[in-house]
Amino acid sequence: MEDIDSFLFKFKGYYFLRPGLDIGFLETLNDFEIREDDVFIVTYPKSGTIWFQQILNLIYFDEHRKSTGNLETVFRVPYFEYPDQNGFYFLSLQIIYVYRNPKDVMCSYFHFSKKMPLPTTSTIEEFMQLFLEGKVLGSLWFDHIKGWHEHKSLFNIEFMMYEEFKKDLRGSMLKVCKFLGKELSDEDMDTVVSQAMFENMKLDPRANYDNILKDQFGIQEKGHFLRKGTIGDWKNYMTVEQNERFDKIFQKNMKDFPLKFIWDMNEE
Ligand SMILES: Nc1ncnc2c1ncn2[C@@H]1O[C@H](COP(=O)(O)OS(=O)(=O)O)[C@@H](OP(=O)(O)O)[C@H]1O
Repeated sequence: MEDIDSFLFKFKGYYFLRPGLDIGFLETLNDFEIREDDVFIVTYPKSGTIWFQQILNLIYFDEHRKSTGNLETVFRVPYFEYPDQNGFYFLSLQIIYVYRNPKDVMCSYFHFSKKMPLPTTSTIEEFMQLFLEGKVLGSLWFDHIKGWHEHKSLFNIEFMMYEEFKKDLRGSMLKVCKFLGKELSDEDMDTVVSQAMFENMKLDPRANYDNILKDQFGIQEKGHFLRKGTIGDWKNYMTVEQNERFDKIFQKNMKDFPLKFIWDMNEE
């Protein structure tokens, strides 16, 4: 296991990615002026961030939907905490919190960490320890989701489940549009749904992050952000014992938490 501190930096109790981090800039965000029509996507890593960047781009920008514009999603929906990636803001008072079952988050994260400047572990067991102790970028998954949920009355926030989008993309898309007060024609909706599908996003250079990996991290291989995009991949990596241990910790931490989770593609 590599040294966590060389990749991550803890600020206000939260682990940020060290490269590109500007603490002075983070301090200024306390005074960041938010407009009424701004929209935030909030995610724990590996829960569908870039999927929702693509979805909002498709809903809001004609030229993205019609493929007449070449701007990559990250420049339209920039990361709030990293100034270098801030093209221009369309950020906000509407907040979409995207959550995903944490076993799939953990497995996705395990693979991703091997490719990125992040603390790397050679086994899922080692990674599970870091993940369950919150010694990863994004800190502790339990704190993240519970923290946002406990404070939901302070915001206009909608909790959306990765797995619901996976099972019923069109129905879920209608819910996003309703929340954002956007109405799309049937034809536009067809395009949005089609372009937000895993297989199509994987091939879309504006949405698949392959260019970002190449330009910012010198990684030539493709497909690291859009790896499998499934529900239940954790079953291919966790042993029965690891799964039971995870379940115990999950139940202890999430007792009385009201949101539902889906762990398997066949689950309703
Ligand atoms: N369109 C679509 N459909 C289904 N799944 C999708 C889609 N787009 C991204 N993904 C999957 O989301 C996982 C990456 O999550 P994030 O974008 O939050 O990663 S990151 O934190 O920004 O690095 C990662 O999950 P895994 O495939 O399990 O690794 C992506 O494949």
